Amino acid sequence: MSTPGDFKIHATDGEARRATLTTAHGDIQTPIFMPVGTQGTVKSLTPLDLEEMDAQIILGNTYHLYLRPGDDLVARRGGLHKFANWKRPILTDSGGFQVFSLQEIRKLSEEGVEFRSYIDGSKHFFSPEKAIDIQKNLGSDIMMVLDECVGYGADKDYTNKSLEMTTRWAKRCRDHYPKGSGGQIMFGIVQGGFYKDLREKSLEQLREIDFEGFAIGGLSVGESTKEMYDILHHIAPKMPSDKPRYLMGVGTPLDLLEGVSAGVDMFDCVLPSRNARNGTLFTSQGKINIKRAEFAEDDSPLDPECGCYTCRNFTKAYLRHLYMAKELLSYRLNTYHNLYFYLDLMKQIRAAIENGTFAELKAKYEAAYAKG
Ligand SMILES: CNc1nc2cc(C(N)=O)ccc2[nH]1
Ligand SMILES: [Zn+2]
Repeated sequence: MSTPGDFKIHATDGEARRATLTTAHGDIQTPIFMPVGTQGTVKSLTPLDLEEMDAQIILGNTYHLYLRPGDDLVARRGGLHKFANWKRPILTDSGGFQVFSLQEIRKLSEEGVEFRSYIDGSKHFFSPEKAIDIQKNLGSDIMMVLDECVGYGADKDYTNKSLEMTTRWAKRCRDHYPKGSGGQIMFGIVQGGFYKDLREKSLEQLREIDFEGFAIGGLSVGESTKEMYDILHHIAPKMPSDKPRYLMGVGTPLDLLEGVSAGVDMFDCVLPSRNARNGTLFTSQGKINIKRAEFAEDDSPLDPECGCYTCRNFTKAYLRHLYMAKELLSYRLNTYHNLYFYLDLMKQIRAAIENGTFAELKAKYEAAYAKG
């Protein structure tokens, strides 16, 4: 009988791991990409669409759902799974990143962070305990601790003081919801900015706390790809090998491959869904922008190697027309394809790790995406 938080590794290929993570709403095959459902929906797609493309888990944003419709309202509706009719696993972030990245005015203290609602300007306060209570109300399968994601360029002294507070907050989160007190599991978040010694310090402090998994935070905050990969390869292999490693807010198809090569198991990013809405589409041959005039009378599918509904039923010419006409169906068909592409890439990655061909798969996509 498996328990939420069980993490079984089936195969490795270098640092890459092929594993299964158990949650209260089912098992997750890793490496995995999590479509972002900010307000309890992956924009323009239905749960059926997501099930069809084998999305195993989606991400919900605590900050947004707390402000609207309210975590207490969602709890009264039976929790986010019932409210959104999503029967598979959900990971919720703590809201910290949104508060630190979306809010100009906020007050940070040892107790927590005060901020104003972007909806009506009302004042709110997240303590570590409050952030966990909200996620308990939402009923997510994987909860994230409240942390401070320091901005790109933060000096070493500030970054050090911040990671120490993030560790104290992490301990408060775990004490507020002890391991095994319910079906929800909790991940700690490694911070430390772009200082390798501080990254190790953050990890060593968090390792003392009994989390079911560990995330790498504080990346994809404006740094160069080289800077991100440098930190990634430094810290990921040092994270507990018997627990899932989650890289937050990352990334492009090449970032996912690089992350897996560093030993990362889980990813989330708004890129595929957000880019879909501005016409940037990911294909096996690289990125294309559907609004380009060259596609106006192109009767070929978006990606001949893609098996998704969009590629099987529509031409580039029609997808360009929908985009130029600002038709709602453009969002839906483009998002369907981009997320299908990301999820299929992760399926290929899982198979490649199983048969020891991950390096070849990574090289194939690096060649296709070389032009950026
Ligand atoms: C899009 N970039 C991104 N960086 C992130 C960092 C965090 C974090 N908690 O440090 C969370 C979400 C993030 N998304
Ligand atoms: Zn497709």
